[in-house]
Amino acid sequence: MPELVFFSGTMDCGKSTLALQIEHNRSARGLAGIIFTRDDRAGEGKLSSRLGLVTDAVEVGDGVDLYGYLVEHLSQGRRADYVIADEAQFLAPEQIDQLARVVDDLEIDVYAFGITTDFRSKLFPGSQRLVELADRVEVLQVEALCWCGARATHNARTVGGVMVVEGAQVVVGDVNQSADEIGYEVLCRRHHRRRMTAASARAAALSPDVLPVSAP
Ligand SMILES: Nc1ncnc2c1ncn2[C@@H]1O[C@H](COP(=O)(O)OP(=O)(O)O)[C@@H](O)[C@H]1O
Ligand SMILES: Cc1cn([C@H]2C[C@H](O)[C@@H](COP(=O)(O)O)O2)c(=O)[nH]c1=O
Repeated sequence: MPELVFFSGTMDCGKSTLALQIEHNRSARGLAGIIFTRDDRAGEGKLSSRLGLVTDAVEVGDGVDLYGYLVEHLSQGRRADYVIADEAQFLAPEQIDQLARVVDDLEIDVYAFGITTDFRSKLFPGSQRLVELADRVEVLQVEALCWCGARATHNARTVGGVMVVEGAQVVVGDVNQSADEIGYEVLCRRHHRRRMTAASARAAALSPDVLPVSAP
């Protein structure tokens, strides 16, 4: 039975790498895939991984009908044995419904990859719809780690290493950005709740306030 699978996790946990591996293994066996993406850091129409691999993809804009795209593709006599959708958190809920229809009506497997929650730990609308509709939600095996060593489960947005909680839901960016840029850092829930990034934990450790007071 064809499936809609949502591979989900924090930023930097290997989602795009897995998407590229699935694409490689299937195309190496002669299968033909359609790769959708939206707002990848590498630029328009790209699916890229931090391991350095990149492939061309179909950039999905607002209002693109993904089911209609597949029907058009097939009606031109072209093949589609599977569909990969990276950065799926940026897709609209209607586009996730269209992907479910690709599975059910066209009988094509769809593998969607995306972060579940934003920097405020709220669901992205596309990810919410995926959780609602997917046959399976898979959490990636390679765990991203918080600075404290615990499993990272949340995404923080940072400016100069300091966690911010105000701003637009979508700001394309990366982890390990320089201090003056908007960046991201993955944290465990405990440290996300306390807004404690690696930089603020370091600063607190160096602060005289937390040094033991020696007797005069
Ligand atoms: N220099 C490196 N050497 C080995 N692995 C790396 C290196 N840089 C990144 N990675 C791996 O790549 C993962 C990020 O992969 P990527 O597919 O870009 O993540 P995602 O799409 O989930 O944001 C990291 O968790 C790490 O395991
Ligand atoms: C938490 C969060 C992330 N984003 C952006 C930042 C990146 O461009 C992507 C995630 O890509 P990755 O391959 O999973 O690292 O999402 C955002 O726009 N808003 C957020 O709250």
